[in-house]
Amino acid sequence: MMKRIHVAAGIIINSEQQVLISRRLDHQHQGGKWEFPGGKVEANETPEQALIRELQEEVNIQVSSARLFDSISFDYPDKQVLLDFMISTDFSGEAQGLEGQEVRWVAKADLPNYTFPDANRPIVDKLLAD
Ligand SMILES: Nc1nc2c([nH]c(=O)n2[C@H]2C[C@H](O)[C@@H](COP(=O)(O)OP(=O)(O)OP(=O)(O)O)O2)c(=O)[nH]1
Ligand SMILES: [Mg+2]
Repeated sequence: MMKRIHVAAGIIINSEQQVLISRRLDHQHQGGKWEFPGGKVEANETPEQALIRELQEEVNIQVSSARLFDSISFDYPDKQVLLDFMISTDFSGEAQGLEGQEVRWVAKADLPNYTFPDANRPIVDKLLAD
């Protein structure tokens, strides 16, 4: 049985109501797709702590606080994930792809024009309804 990977992903919303997305590198799982930046929750970390660490490492964003927006458990053919999507408007820093990935601020209404991993479908729908 595969071990389910616990991931914290950030829905970061700026004062113009745009959402930060980044493009997964080709060699990564679900490579080439857009994502809400984030990564694995390590042992002894809360999802919020993991989010703060990952956003600093990946996109140069300092998150001050975040709350849980939704949790999704999803089975890819090759990987099982538990995604905690954390939402925040409380952050500082200029977004930058620190791992060489593309990052973009996009209007909520434009999110359907980007291809996300299949697990994200309900999240994009919920953000649009928000
Ligand atoms: N960060 C993020 N990951 C997502 C989203 N949707 C989704 O299915 N995932 C999946 C893809 C990956 O299997 C996993 C996130 O892992 P990760 O960002 O730590 O990246 P990774 O496993 O490729 O490798 P690494 O960082 O340990 O090198 O969650 C999303 O919106 N954001
Ligand atoms: Mg990551």
